[in-house]
Amino acid sequence: MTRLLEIDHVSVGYDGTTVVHDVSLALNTGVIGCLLGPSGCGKTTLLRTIAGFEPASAGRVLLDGQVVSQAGWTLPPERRQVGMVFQDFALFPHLTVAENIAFGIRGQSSRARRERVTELLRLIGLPDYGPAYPHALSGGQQQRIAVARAMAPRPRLLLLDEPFSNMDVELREGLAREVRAILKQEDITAMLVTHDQNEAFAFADRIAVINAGRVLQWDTAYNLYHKPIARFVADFIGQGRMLTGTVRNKHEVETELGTITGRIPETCQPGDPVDVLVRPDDIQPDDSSPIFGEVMEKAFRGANFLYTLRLGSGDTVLCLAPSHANYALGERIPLRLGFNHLVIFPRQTGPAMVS
Ligand SMILES: Nc1ncnc2c1ncn2[C@@H]1O[C@H](COP(=O)(O)OP(=O)(O)OP(=O)(O)O)[C@@H](O)[C@H]1O
Repeated sequence: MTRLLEIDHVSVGYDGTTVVHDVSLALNTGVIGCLLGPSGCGKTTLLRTIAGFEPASAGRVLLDGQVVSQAGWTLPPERRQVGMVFQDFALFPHLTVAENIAFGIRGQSSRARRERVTELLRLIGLPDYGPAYPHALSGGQQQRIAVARAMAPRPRLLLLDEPFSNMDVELREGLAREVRAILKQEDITAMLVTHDQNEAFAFADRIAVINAGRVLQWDTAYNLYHKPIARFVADFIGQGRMLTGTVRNKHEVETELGTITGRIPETCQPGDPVDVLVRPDDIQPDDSSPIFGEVMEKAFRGANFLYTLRLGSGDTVLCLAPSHANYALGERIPLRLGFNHLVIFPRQTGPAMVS
């Protein structure tokens, strides 16, 4: 695998205000990346910088080892061989589906265009829709056509800016998975922008969690969930609560749910107060346990229950229990802590809550 995109200490600003700070990350050929973060964190600005629509105020963007942006110089978007897919599809309503897809390859022979359109229609699962007009298609079908149109010229990189956010929530994840499969079949390298972590998890191989213009972690979905390296990442990804703990030694933290074993950061000393990240799937009801939590809230989700439980100290934890484990509000549940990874952060004053 070769390195296709390299973002090297890039900063970007508007009118002298920096909104993307010193970002470095790289994408190998065929890998799908994602810029994930809350509204206003700078993800669209970074994507537009990769596309060549915004200039970098510091650092460099490289495509295939070639500098395409650096302070004071920007290769125009049309010379980057980069495709874009937007939130609003931007299909031409007066052109048929086939004509829309062929739009980006106008310079090719009519036979080559026809073959590429046929190939892409098959790839997106709409082989018979060439003569149809966009208005006759569903939102999901239109978005797949927008992806096919962007893929037609075989861009070296495909950039997707919130492409699923106009869809119903229940369709989004499925469409993200479908489009991912389409890109993987053609070995396309892509970068998605989204604020929706389910979409990011369904779509991307690697995800950059961004806050206030800085990339806090560039990692797999699994590691972001199980091994967040920053408190913001722990808060933003998945659900959970921070449990009060005290470092006992290099391997153990004492909490009211018992002693937890794992790797303690070098910076933590015995006796230090810490917050321990506890995910809902780390806590299981266990009749043999002497530790109890009181049910404060419960949400039935079909396959399971999500309980919010108050411990003796007043700290709360979430507990994902099987769907037959039906406890009443106010009931005291015996609990067991079953950890895979110990994630701790130096104690922070104020509410220790994760989404
Ligand atoms: N053209 C512009 N001129 C001035 N400021 C801008 C411009 N575009 C974006 N900004 C500001 O830059 C910051 C980052 O915006 P950006 O659109 O990159 O964030 P985002 O993470 O994509 O947010 P959203 O998910 O809401 O689109 C915000 O404070 C925004 O107000």
